[in-house]
Amino acid sequence: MGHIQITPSILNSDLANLGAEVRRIGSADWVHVDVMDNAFVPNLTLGLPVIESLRKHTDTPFDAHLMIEDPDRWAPAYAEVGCGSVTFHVEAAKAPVRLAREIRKQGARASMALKPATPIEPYEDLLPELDMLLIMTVEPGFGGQKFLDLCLPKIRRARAMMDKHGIETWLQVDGGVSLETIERCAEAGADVFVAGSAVYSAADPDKMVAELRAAAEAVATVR
Ligand SMILES: O=C(CO)[C@H](O)[C@H](O)COP(=O)(O)O
Ligand SMILES: [Co+2]
Repeated sequence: MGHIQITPSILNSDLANLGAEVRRIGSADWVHVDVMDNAFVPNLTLGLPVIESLRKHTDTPFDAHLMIEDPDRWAPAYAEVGCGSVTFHVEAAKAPVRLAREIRKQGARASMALKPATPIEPYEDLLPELDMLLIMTVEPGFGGQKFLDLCLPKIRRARAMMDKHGIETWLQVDGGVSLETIERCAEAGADVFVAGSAVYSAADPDKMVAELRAAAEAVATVR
């Protein structure tokens, strides 16, 4: 397991002031950007041109979460516009191994996401191709949803697989992560935590980043 990382989602921030909003989370490890196309999920957010503009407003690297159809076509472009990590959904990808290699070729970390009902077992052999695995803890599409406890066993199984293979793949959780739920995720083996509404509904978002980090670090098992 790597060290604990916090990656606030800007989904529930003030979208008309994104430049200022990313500067409110200076101690975050990454900025999590949720890209939705109103096809893979029933919501529409932002895409390449906005990310390209926003990149200039912070030195914190971008963690793009692509909830889109046809990531095989679009994901490498998110690496090209400067995202340090690009996550595609396995449910949408036609050729996940080829896509992960393509993202890495463009200089970004390659990451694959699973919706709550998608099992991890069919993808065990694919894990060495990935820099990060994202296990969704809500149905993708909206911020501010309730954390799904039923995803915790899958996090545990994914961590056990990574240990078995001796690989350094990061394990990210996304959806409903807050001071109330982050310890459960860290205990199960997650090491990268997305938090959207918990961070941006706090009076001081950067202080919330520090509190989330401390809560996860207190229970994480260093291996
Ligand atoms: O991918 C997402 C939704 O599909 C978001 O990253 C996630 O929901 C973050 O928001 P919150 O912490 O409020 O759940
Ligand atoms: Co997300």
